[in-house]
Amino acid sequence: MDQNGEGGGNRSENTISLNPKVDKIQSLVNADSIGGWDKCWEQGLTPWDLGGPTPVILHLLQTGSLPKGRVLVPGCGSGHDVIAIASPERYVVGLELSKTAINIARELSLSSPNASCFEFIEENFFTWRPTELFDLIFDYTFFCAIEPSMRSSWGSRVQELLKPDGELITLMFPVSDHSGGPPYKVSVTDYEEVLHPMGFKAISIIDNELAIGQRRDTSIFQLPGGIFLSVRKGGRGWGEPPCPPHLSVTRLCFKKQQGLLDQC
Ligand SMILES: C[S@@+](CC[C@H](N)C(=O)[O-])C[C@H]1O[C@@H](n2cnc3c(N)ncnc32)[C@H](O)[C@@H]1O
Repeated sequence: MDQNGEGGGNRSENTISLNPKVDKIQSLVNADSIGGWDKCWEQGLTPWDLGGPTPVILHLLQTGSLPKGRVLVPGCGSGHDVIAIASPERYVVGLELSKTAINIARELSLSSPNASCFEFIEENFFTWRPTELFDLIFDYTFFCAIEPSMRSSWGSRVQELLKPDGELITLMFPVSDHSGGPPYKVSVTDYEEVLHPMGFKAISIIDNELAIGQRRDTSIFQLPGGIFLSVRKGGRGWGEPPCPPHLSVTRLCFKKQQGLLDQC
């Protein structure tokens, strides 16, 4: 099955060997992009899981710079970011394909003081139809997890799920030149190709100072309009030294601004 729930395998011929864990993940997910993820969770093959919230999320919360309202975390895994973001000001939906991941997330969140401010939903991001739209989508290692042929569908879903003037924050990973995946390599252009046609405008490119670990080659871009995105080069894959999952993270903000495409 592919990400749309349709038949057909999508194993890449150019999958690089990263480490045995990542090889196994790639083999499971490329054989079955729906059930393969749950098998990864069942077998504890989750090198992306930081065991706590993404540091930049805590920073955005502390500095009051995270949008309020309804928040969607697609491919939320064990839900650390969902729990961290949830508050009376922000209702968070953690969306996950894997039943095992959802069960872990629900278990981990049992003692949360903000239990009424979030929910975990077991659904496919590409087919789920919520009744309410979102003010913010936070994508951390979800875009890189989906097969590149699904990226334009990802852009369409982001566009459909956000309210007018909604915001997408994504940590870009991995920025590298490897082939195959997951994780599939990502670039600013990859995001722009699918988001510009949907009416999104990137305002800035900044370095993610909160990425854990040694700093590596870093490129900083500023796009017309003032949004920042940080690009850290050299990331190869989840858990692969010298690039642990949180080292090559990049933050990218896109604002949904219909009618501004010709100004980009
Ligand atoms: C690389 S993991 C990242 C998990 C989490 N964001 C984190 O950083 O810990 C990607 C997650 O996306 C989920 N996933 C993959 N395809 C999905 C889909 N179509 N809809 C919802 N979740 C999906 C997988 O089950 C997996 O938990």
